[in-house]
Amino acid sequence: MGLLVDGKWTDRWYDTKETGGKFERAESQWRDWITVDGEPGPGRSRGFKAEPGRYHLYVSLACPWAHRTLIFRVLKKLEGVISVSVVHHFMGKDGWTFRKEDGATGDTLYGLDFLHQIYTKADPAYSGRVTVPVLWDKKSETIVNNESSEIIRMLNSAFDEWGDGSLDFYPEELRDEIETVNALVYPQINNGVYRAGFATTQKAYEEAFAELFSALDALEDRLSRQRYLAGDRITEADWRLFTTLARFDPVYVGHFKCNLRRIADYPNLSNYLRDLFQVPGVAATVDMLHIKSHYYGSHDTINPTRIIPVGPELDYSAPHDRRRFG
Ligand SMILES: N[C@@H](CCC(=O)N[C@@H](CS)C(=O)NCC(=O)O)C(=O)O
Repeated sequence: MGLLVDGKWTDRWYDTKETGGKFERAESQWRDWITVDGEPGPGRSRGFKAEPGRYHLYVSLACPWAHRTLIFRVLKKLEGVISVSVVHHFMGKDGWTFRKEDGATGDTLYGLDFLHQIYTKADPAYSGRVTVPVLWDKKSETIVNNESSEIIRMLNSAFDEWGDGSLDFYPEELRDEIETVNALVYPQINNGVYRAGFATTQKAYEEAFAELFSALDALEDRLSRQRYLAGDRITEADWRLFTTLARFDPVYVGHFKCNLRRIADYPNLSNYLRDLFQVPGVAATVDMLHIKSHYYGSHDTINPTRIIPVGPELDYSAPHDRRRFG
């Protein structure tokens, strides 16, 4: 685990000393937009035009943030439009690597060894974390964006000429509701599990833990009344929650000590998780080998033996009861 400082790779774990043991996620730094007409996104100067074959995603199958982008790519039928490289699941002193093993593809564009070389290819003086997902422009050989919440918005609408334009996960009329849900799910659940797991004081851990389970309880209640988070259709809010839920029982309960309840103990959340998993195309994006190997294998401050638990037994393909909402 490390980061780039003025373009130089430096092996360093997250610093929680300054923040009273709290894990604070750094803001993603590449924030440009791909648009239908190639005009820059709001407040941006660089424009990127949607074109088939021009863009590439660097992802980890372990990472919940990258997983969102893979789900959008599949559901929007963009597999032939946007290419993908999958990093190896182990993130050690070199950060994410392109070791080709266990289904990792290597760097299919340049044959590089490390993801940090992609960041310095885009900016030789870059300082910051080297994270997935990365949305790469093959034409100008640069990073367009490395913030998953923005990448999924682009995949949702910019490539409709070549993908499935009939599917909209961010419909105008549900945007307020989606934003309201996201404002709970991101800090308390998606990032909440990391805030619990990477905390280095009891207090910081307990704060994150309490917020996490109060948010899960609230969603359990919401999902007792409606099939999906924003009502009767699947939206972005559901896919953003899904990638955390799918990792919860196999990883976050044990590895990140999020163990008040399992998702399996919540009747609505567990049925809802299976409902989303069974949407055609989604199951193939969930890779338990990468997920479990990455977390248990890479975070040696949390799990120094790197032993990967064998359980729990999981079957996200089992029947669910969500059709009761029609
Ligand atoms: N806000 C970013 C977060 C991405 C992120 O933190 N990804 C993790 C993997 S799950 C990563 O690459 N971490 C490497 C690091 O922090 O050095 C997003 O949503 O895209």
